Amino acid sequence: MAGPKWESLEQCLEKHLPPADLCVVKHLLYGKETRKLSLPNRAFELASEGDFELQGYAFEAAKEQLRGPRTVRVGLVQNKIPLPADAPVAKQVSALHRRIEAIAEVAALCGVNIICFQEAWTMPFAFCTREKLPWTEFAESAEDGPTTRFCQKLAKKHDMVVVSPILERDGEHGDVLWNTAVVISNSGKVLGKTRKNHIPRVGDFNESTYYMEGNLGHPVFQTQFGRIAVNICYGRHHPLNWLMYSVNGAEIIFNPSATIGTLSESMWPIEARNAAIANHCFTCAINRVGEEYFPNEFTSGDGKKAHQDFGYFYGSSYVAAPDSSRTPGLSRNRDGLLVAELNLNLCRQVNDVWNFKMTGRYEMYARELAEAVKPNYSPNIVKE
Ligand SMILES: NC(=O)NCCC(=O)O
Repeated sequence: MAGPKWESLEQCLEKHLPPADLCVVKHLLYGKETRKLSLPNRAFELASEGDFELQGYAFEAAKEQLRGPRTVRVGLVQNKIPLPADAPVAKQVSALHRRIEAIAEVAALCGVNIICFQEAWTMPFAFCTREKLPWTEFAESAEDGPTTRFCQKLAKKHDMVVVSPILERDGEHGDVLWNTAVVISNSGKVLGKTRKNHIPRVGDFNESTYYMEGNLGHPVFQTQFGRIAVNICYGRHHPLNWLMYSVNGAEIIFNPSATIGTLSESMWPIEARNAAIANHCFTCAINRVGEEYFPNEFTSGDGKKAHQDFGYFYGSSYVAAPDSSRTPGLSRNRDGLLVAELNLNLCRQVNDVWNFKMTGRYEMYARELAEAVKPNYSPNIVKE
């Protein structure tokens, strides 16, 4: 596994490959090259002062006669926790608000229309500990908690849709916890929320102590800038989860995540990219950065010695398009903002060429799956 110091696959390729090979390798790994976006100098200055990376790319679509280009700029934010995990809860939340406020300011300068933060962005990823206090104190109301109110201000100030993945406490319904993304319109109104549909039980990622699988299905949010959905972290391993957002009309699916190198880094470049291809949509994969240490040791029933850290969150956030192209990833070890300009017309254009929706045979799968989930189902295995 690459260590934290290893910057990125892109940097490594650029350093070691001769230009002609680099061109072919990049085409194979990233598809058609994405154009570099010209972003304001002031944005780069602020990013450098704030010690975070800023990259910008544009995905093109063919010109159409009847539809104008439907361009939207998305901003993906990846970050470390600025304070140690054992700092007081309120101080941590406030430090994260300040950090994100500064990055959102730069996103606004870059013309971002929709910004998405990483999974459970207001807290350390403490679910590995299986302890309740103080971690459950990071939970907030999705409708009017302090973080939602903070994001509403951001949304209004910058005329930006904000996707804010938090640990939710649903005070109206038994005070239970959920892993939730709140979608705030650029008007500042809460458009709605969506919940993590698949809860991991793998190694230290055992979140089932805290919340159940989401019960809100696969909502798609109609925003002024396009139809968006949020497939939270572990849901990216489930192709049917992506599919259902697409069936409901999503043009952009965000995948706010928290995942570590030893577990998933070889899957990371493939899964969201494949989902963009299979569903004729854009996908935005976002991962947190750095190491997080917890006050008490924990084990996770996987034979590892008791430990206090999770491993290395490797960043590498990227955007993938329906035509199999993708942006380079952000750094593996720095906070960053990735700005991508998408022309949503590309979704239908690729659909018309590859016809995955038309050739999908959903009715056949629906029928067969309806049978397969019955307890007395016999798998259709043909034997001699
Ligand atoms: N946050 C989360 O669901 N992580 C699970 C591990 C992974 O999906 O790579």
